[in-house]
Amino acid sequence: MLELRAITAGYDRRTPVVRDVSLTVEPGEAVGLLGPSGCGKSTLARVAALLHRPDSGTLILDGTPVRHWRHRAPRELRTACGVVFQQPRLSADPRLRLDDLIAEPLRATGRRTEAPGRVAELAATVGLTPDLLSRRPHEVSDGQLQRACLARALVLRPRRLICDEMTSMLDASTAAALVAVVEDYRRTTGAGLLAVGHDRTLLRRWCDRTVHWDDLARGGGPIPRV
Ligand SMILES: Nc1ncnc2c1ncn2[C@@H]1O[C@H](COP(=O)(O)OP(=O)(O)OP(=O)(O)O)[C@@H](O)[C@H]1O
Repeated sequence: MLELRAITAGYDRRTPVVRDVSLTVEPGEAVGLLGPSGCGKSTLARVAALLHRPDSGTLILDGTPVRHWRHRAPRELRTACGVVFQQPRLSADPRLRLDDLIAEPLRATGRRTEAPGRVAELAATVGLTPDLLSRRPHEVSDGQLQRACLARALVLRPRRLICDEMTSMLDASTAAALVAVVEDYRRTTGAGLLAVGHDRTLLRRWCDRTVHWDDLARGGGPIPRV
């Protein structure tokens, strides 16, 4: 379970962009987070993904309060969460071939021997043909690169997924294909999902419940089921 309790976070302590926000994702649950541009959704998602230390508040993962973020976070907490961002080009090392990009978390955790099998399996799952796997990011489309980034997020079989506007740069059919991959993964593993976005229709169709930033930012009260 992912619990964000009274999180205040931002880039300048005097003017936080996230103020006293609480949100819970139960095991196996898919929660959609909607809100206007710039309100702080990505910042909150980054706190949940252990990528951004909050100024105050508590993040509790499977009952354990988190004390360290980024490279100081314990490996078992970092690897339990797969993250996909909006812009694949900002989150992909331009020097890596797609097969190495997908395998990156395996190499980083000393499991490189699993890479060939896992990469082949996930490439098929996300719809990347073998010829694409030897290309570098500048040699593929945004949609193909986002498919590789989703495969990378799944490669360690995380218990939680955070998809921050994963589909907003993609055409409708690629978006639908990637959402289907996430849903298949959740069905087979019981992983929880926090999906951040602007597209109310997509999030309502995709998620068990959708919460609006304005309701979270009011602070404290129960999160309405929509
Ligand atoms: N690294 C940063 N340094 C300083 N300010 C930042 C940084 N990243 C984001 N911000 C600011 O924090 C605020 C919240 O940004 P955030 O990306 O969390 O919003 P968002 O709700 O995800 O927006 P969008 O829907 O447009 O992606 C914005 O005003 C943004 O300009």
